[in-house]
Amino acid sequence: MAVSGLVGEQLACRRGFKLLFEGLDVAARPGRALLVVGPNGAGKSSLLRILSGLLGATEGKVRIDGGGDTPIGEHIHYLGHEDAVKGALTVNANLAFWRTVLGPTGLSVGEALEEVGLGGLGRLRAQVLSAGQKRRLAIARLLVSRRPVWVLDEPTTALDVKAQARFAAFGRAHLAAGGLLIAATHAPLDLGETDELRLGGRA
Ligand SMILES: Nc1ncnc2c1ncn2[C@@H]1O[C@H](COP(=O)(O)OP(=O)(O)OP(=O)(O)O)[C@@H](O)[C@H]1O
Repeated sequence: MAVSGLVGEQLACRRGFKLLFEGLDVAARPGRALLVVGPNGAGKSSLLRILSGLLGATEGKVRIDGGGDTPIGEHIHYLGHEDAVKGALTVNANLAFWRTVLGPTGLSVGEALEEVGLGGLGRLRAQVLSAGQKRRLAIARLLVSRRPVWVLDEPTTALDVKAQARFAAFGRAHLAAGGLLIAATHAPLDLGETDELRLGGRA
């Protein structure tokens, strides 16, 4: 069964005493990225966490169209600000862990590391990676397991120009294969034709 939409209806989010947004309708569809933009603190990360089922909405509902009985979270790759890299493990072991947990339906660990430009670094302990290399390792997670919905929070943070281009190529391939992609970003992502959802007015 193919996922045909990730939809949020009349979403509201209150954090602390602050109402970040209310009455927000969101719809991501296959083949076209949805970019969530807006100034710092507008609620972009909060929205992505709500859409991924990691944070409850104050009001409103999130649903996946065409997802059958599979829980929403199992359709989604969520890439947050933190890279979720375990420093004490090797680069290989980090990715092998995610491949096992998420379901080994994509590339092998070695193939994914080559794809993100970390080939040859698999036996290093992850704590010695640079910020951009850790981000590349986090992105490799998207490749070792196929999931139809990518929810990405500032995915190109710390990436150099070449790694940004690689990421854009992964994103476009995912969209071309009928995947969904929602990303919060302050930078252009080169994902082709996109839709934009603006929170909090202009920066
Ligand atoms: N656990 C929390 N408790 C209270 N307030 C919070 C909590 N988490 C986030 N906030 C507040 O919610 C607001 C929105 O935060 P969020 O991280 O969603 O913004 P953002 O648009 O992603 O910002 P940025 O562009 O800086 O990443 C901020 O004012 C933040 O301080």
